[in-house]
Amino acid sequence: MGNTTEPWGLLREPYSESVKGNGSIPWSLTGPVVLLGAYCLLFTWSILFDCNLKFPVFGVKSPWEPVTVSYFRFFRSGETVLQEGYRACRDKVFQFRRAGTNMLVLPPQYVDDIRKLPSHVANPTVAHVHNLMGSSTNMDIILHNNLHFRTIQLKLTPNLSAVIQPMQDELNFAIEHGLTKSEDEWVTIKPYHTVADFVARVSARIFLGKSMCRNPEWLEVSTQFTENVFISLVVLRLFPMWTHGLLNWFIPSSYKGSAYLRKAKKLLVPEILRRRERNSQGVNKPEGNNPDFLSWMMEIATPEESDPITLAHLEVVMSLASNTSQMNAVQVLYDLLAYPEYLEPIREEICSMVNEVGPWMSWGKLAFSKLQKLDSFMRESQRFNPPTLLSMHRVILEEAVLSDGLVLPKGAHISMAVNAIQNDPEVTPKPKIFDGLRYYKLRQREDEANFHQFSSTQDRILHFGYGANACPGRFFASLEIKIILVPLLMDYEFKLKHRDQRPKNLHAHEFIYTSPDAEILMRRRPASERLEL
Ligand code: HEM
Repeated sequence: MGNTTEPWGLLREPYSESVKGNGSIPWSLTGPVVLLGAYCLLFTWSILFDCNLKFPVFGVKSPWEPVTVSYFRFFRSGETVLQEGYRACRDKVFQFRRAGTNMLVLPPQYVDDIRKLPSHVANPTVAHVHNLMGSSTNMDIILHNNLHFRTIQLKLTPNLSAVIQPMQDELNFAIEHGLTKSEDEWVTIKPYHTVADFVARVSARIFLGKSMCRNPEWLEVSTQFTENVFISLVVLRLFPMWTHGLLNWFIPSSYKGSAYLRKAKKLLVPEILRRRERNSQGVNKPEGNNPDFLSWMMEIATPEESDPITLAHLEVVMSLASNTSQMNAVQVLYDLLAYPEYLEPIREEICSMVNEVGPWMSWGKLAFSKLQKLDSFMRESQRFNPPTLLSMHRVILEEAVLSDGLVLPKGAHISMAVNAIQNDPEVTPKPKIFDGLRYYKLRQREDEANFHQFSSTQDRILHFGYGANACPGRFFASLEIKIILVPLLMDYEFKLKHRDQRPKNLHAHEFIYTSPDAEILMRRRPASERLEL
């Protein structure tokens, strides 16, 4: 296979030689020559001003190739581009082309430097909005409002114990109504959709409370908005930013996404006003005795943040954020099918937790944190199938000088190749081997029992970022994935539809998705083997 990602920044000299000629140009060729000249000017502009020539470029075959070709190459072979860049540069910065930016990929020795840079210098939110093509996908609201982030940190995470039982309750409802009851007949399911439905329902129970969480319109909004945003951003990233305003008119997912957002506002604004009215009458006790994310947001919002339309919009942002949990849960399920030898140890661990703590519905946070084998398997599964190959995204708002003198220019979009870093043998020994208990074993070492967890961030394991800006929802995500997986693994058997073939992932840009159409088989386990509720 040819090297698609030759680092032309390293080989600049040949391209800097000027081509000389002294013949006159016939008139008939004027048109093409002018066009060629315009083309050259356009891409000379892109080379000289768009790229920082200090750093080698990967994923570009020639400096004269149209930017959309480079965008398309990263869309098709992002993993190869990043692997080749990481291998060739190791402890140096490299870059690749992506719509609207030439992304600088920093090596991991700068993790701490980046962690320490304040947001007015290296901004994660501007980078997320850029990644999500926020001005075209309605995700730019997070530029002006971080109420959802604060609510996760100040309310959701400290109250995880309080959300366990409602989540379990909602999952029981979803399983009861959505999965087969047959112990004999194998039934085909599409895990992407089944798990998406479970995550939507369980999340909605916590994000909106019992009164709204089974509303079919909301459940549709919460899954479909996310899906359409991802379709839009995958498409838009193939084209230069200046075309996006126009393209938005022609991409169905763009106006579908906006329509779902309008629907969400129509559903939630009356609910917010109803709650506000209730509070003004002095009724502060949460309905159903369980507080939910919406009431927490309303409680801590500043007057400027309290606009019901904004609160509704942030609820939609939350359902998009929790979509990553769905991807992770499906990947774990597929990995358990690909490596079935881990299923029994994990089931035994769950049974011993029932013996120790009691039936499933009485479990608290501690019981979930003691599922170390399941947790380890989830982390290993994430190592093989991360939702994204890049993390630690920042947009540099003011020129920054790192500890060794490296200058990050104003306007640069930086990130780290999370997967290449974690799978470096210096970070993960024998990285090609799937060892579901890898992190479980590490936790048995002295003083390391609390490290190496699915939700732990480490300076070389960056799936959730690192430092103050790391994903605030990771503790909730870890809990939610376990709450969904434990009953599934205990109450059902699964098998691959096509023998020995783990459903293939889909790759687009730096993202890895599970295929929506992949199918597996399931049937219910006998009552004696099921989870004691
Ligand atoms: C396995 C699932 C998840 C993964 C892998 C993940 C990963 C990430 C990553 C890499 C970031 C960027 C961190 C940085 O800037 O360095 C992030 C940010 C964030 N995540 Fe997660 N996440 C997950 C689940 C969740 C869930 C369930 C929630 C909500 C409860 C959530 C809410 C957020 C929010 C609010 C941000 C910040 C975005 C902003 O700037 O507004 N995440 N996540």
